Amino acid sequence: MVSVYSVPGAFSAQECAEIIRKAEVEPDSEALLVGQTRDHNLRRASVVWLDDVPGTGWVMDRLISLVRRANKERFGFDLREFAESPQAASYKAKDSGHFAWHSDIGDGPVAGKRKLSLIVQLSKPGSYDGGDLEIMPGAHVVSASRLQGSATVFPSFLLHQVTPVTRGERKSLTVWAHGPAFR
Ligand SMILES: O=C(O)CCC(=O)C(=O)O
Ligand SMILES: [Fe+2]
Repeated sequence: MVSVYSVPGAFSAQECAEIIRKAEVEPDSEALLVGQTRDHNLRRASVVWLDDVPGTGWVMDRLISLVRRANKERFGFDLREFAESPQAASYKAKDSGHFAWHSDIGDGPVAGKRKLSLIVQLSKPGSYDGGDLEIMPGAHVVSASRLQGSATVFPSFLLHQVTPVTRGERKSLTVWAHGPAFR
């Protein structure tokens, strides 16, 4: 599907393990939704903001080059900045971790400028069941690759979800690129 761009092996297994290890040292917070409300029916996950984690500058550099490449090859959006910290999220089977259908474009001054969303699979596919990232570019659903280190890029207005994790734990890394609102 043209509106979902994927990069297999955007991060190596070792790099995913290092991101997980570094993010685990930071205290995590309960994930808030766009608009900073809590609704467990919509989302259950814990998150760490990568900007708070020392020694992860190389991760941001990689994310920026991945977004640039996706935008050049596929989207051609007017992107101006990365106005938010990347977010490492963890969805656990014991908490019924999930994120129901949503768009990433929010009402706030920052979330309202999101144009591209990029999500990296940090966990090995065999370490959890469920937890599929699904995107709806049209009248059908596209499942993102579950392979560790793969990156999936799509316009932030597209509906997407993470199905409930039923075994183990799924970790992901999300970043958004911002620019003038679509019109
Ligand atoms: O963890 C994921 O795969 C999706 C995260 C997401 O959709 C978000 O943070 O807006
Ligand atoms: Fe999202």
